[in-house]
Formats: sequence, C-alpha cells, structure tokens
Amino acid sequence: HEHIGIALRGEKVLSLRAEAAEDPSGPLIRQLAKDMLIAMKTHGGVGIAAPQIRVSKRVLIIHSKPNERYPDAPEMEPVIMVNPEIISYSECFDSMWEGCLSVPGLRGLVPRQTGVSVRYHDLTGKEQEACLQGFPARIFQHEFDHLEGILFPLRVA
Ligand SMILES: O=C(O)C[C@@H](Cc1ccccc1)[C@H](O)SCc1ccccc1
Ligand SMILES: [Zn+2]
Repeated sequence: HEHIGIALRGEKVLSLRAEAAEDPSGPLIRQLAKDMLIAMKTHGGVGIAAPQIRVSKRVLIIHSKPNERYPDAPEMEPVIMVNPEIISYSECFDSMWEGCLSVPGLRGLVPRQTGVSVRYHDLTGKEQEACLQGFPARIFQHEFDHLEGILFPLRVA
C-alpha cells in the first residue's frame, strides 16, 4: 500500500452520503483508519475522509499541524472520528483559502463557522465529545462535508 490513491472530483463515491460504521471498534474500521492515515501522510494532508480512499463510510481524521500555508496552526495528534455528529456551531464565521486532495490544483475562499462542537466514536468504540475552534474546526468541517458528498467548491462564496 505504498501509494493509496485519492479519489478525484467526478468520482461517484465523493458525491454520496457515506454510510454509518456499524462497529466503530471492529477490525474493518481499524484497518480503514490505518489506510486513511497512510494516505493522508503520503499526500501531505492535515485531514482526510474515508470516501477519499473510495470507502463510503462515516470516518474522518483531523491532524492539524503547522504548515507553509498555516504556519501558526496548532500541533495536534491525529484524531480519528467514527460516525461524527455536529452538536452545535459557533455563530461567527470566517473565510479561509482551502484546498482538497480530491480537487488538485484548485484553491477557494470558503466561509465556515469558527467553532463546532462534535460527538463521535473513537476506535475503542467509546463515545467522545470535542469542542473545536480555529484551524481544527476548519479541517473538521471540510472533512465532515466529504461524508455528506460535498466538496469545497460548492461552498465558495
Ligand atoms: O482533502 C482533504 O480533505 C484534506 C485537506 C484538508 C483541508 C482543507 C482545507 C483547509 C484545511 C484542511 C488537505 O489537507 S488539503 C492540503 C492542505 C495541507 C495543509 C493546509 C491546507 C491544505
Ligand atoms: Zn477535501
């Protein structure tokens, strides 16, 4: 699996609403998460969603880290979220230039809420809640859109 390919805009799997994972702590989801981590690292992403490696399941990873585009992004361990749900959004919005591993070569200014509180299952099957602000909130919303079959150009103001 030296090179796990990324699905590109136009492929059906990216336009579907992904299916919930029946067993968040099972072997299938654990292997899926491993493959997603490899693909994300291989392609230099700070996040990835399962449909991007052609698996229509509700699993996403956010891995904020400083990078040339966002040098002051917080450093965090990758967070793997199974069946994430948005509990609430902040009222404030901001716009940021986004890219997408599935839409190479395109950048767009995307307005999104600055904060989001989420509920999800981790790979042990335990239910977790998280309040995300700033860049992690941005990545989460971008990845959650992938689970809904939405790519960032649809959100460009
Ligand atoms: O394609 C993806 O879902 C991964 C994106 C996530 C992302 C998009 C917009 C803003 C933040 C994150 C990739 O990380 S795109 C490559 C990249 C790398 C570092 C910073 C921004 C974008
Ligand atoms: Zn993307």
